[in-house]
Amino acid sequence: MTSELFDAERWEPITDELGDLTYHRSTETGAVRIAFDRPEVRNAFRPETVDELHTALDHAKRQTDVGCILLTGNGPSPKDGGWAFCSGGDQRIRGEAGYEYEDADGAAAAEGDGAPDAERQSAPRLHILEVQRLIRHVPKPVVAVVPGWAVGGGHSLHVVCDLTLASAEHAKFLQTDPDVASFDAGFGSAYLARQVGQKKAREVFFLGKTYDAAEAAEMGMVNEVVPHEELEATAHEWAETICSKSPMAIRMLKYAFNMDSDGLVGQQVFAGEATRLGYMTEEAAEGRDAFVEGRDPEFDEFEWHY
Ligand SMILES: CC(C)(COP(=O)(O)OP(=O)(O)OC[C@H]1O[C@@H](n2cnc3c(N)ncnc32)[C@H](O)[C@@H]1OP(=O)(O)O)[C@@H](O)C(=O)NCCC(=O)NCCSC(=O)CCC(=O)c1ccccc1C(=O)O
Repeated sequence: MTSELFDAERWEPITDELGDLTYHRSTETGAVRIAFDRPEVRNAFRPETVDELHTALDHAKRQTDVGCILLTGNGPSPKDGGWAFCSGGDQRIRGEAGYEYEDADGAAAAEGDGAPDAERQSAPRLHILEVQRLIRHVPKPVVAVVPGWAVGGGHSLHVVCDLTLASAEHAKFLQTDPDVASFDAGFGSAYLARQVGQKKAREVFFLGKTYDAAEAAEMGMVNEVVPHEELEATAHEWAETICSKSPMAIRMLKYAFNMDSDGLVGQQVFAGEATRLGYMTEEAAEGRDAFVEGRDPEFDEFEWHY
């Protein structure tokens, strides 16, 4: 079973080769569903999980007929029935310099396994931040669909997603970073402050209170709260709505929203898309063709728009 909330009629697997995630594509709209699949540890991530998440997100990014990514956690836990989006880094395999691959099934870590970067990948990792940046830069909305706990690095992941939809009964939001001597000093804290304000963001980290879905929505870090049973159906509806809109407009808007807090990198990402749109004009084709044909460009017919 993928998850009690999962409707197998609406999704088909993209791959069965992931161990820590499930990855599906909607049969009805241009959406993918990526789900943490370690419910017995509240969907904590280990380096292998983060590698798979990066791979799935990058795959979803490159599907030009996919317009929305749903990120969620499978559940409930077979051990105690608890629900989770993600409880952050797996503390059991945290080493001195980062999270460590497990020898038993850490295939990428094994020497002589043919993986070109086996040595690099065996190093302790802190690469969830690379995933955060990918969520930020993927040119389509990523929706955090929160069926239970969003904690520590899992809380930061929901913060960095474009939208958050939460289960009324089971979603809970908690920052434990300072309890385990960790600190997401990037999006998890500073970007959270842009969402909920400075005082509230500091409260989240300094007091470590647990917020239910209604409180999180009131604070401004959750968009909507729905009954648990309706969570994934609502997420699918959101994806359908997003996918019905102009891909170009959604892409430019996401990057416009990001630019405000992403500095020159945000400007660069937005500008790259502006360049792409520019390349699609006859004016740009004239510049290219003139060079290729070894003549001066003829821009007279193009207007100085205002
Ligand atoms: C999530 C809880 C609040 C849930 O509480 P509860 O419902 O009572 O369930 P439990 O009985 O506690 O848990 C059930 C079961 O799951 C195990 N478990 C839960 N969370 C984790 C975890 N994170 N790692 C390992 N195992 C976990 C728990 O031990 C139980 O197992 P049993 O065998 O059944 O006993 C509560 O569980 C909780 O508080 N969990 C810990 C949350 C936490 O502290 N997470 C880590 C925060 S730090 C972090 O995520 C850093 C990672 C990061 O993003 C980062 C930041 C900055 C730079 C780099 C990075 C990076 O790349 O990593």
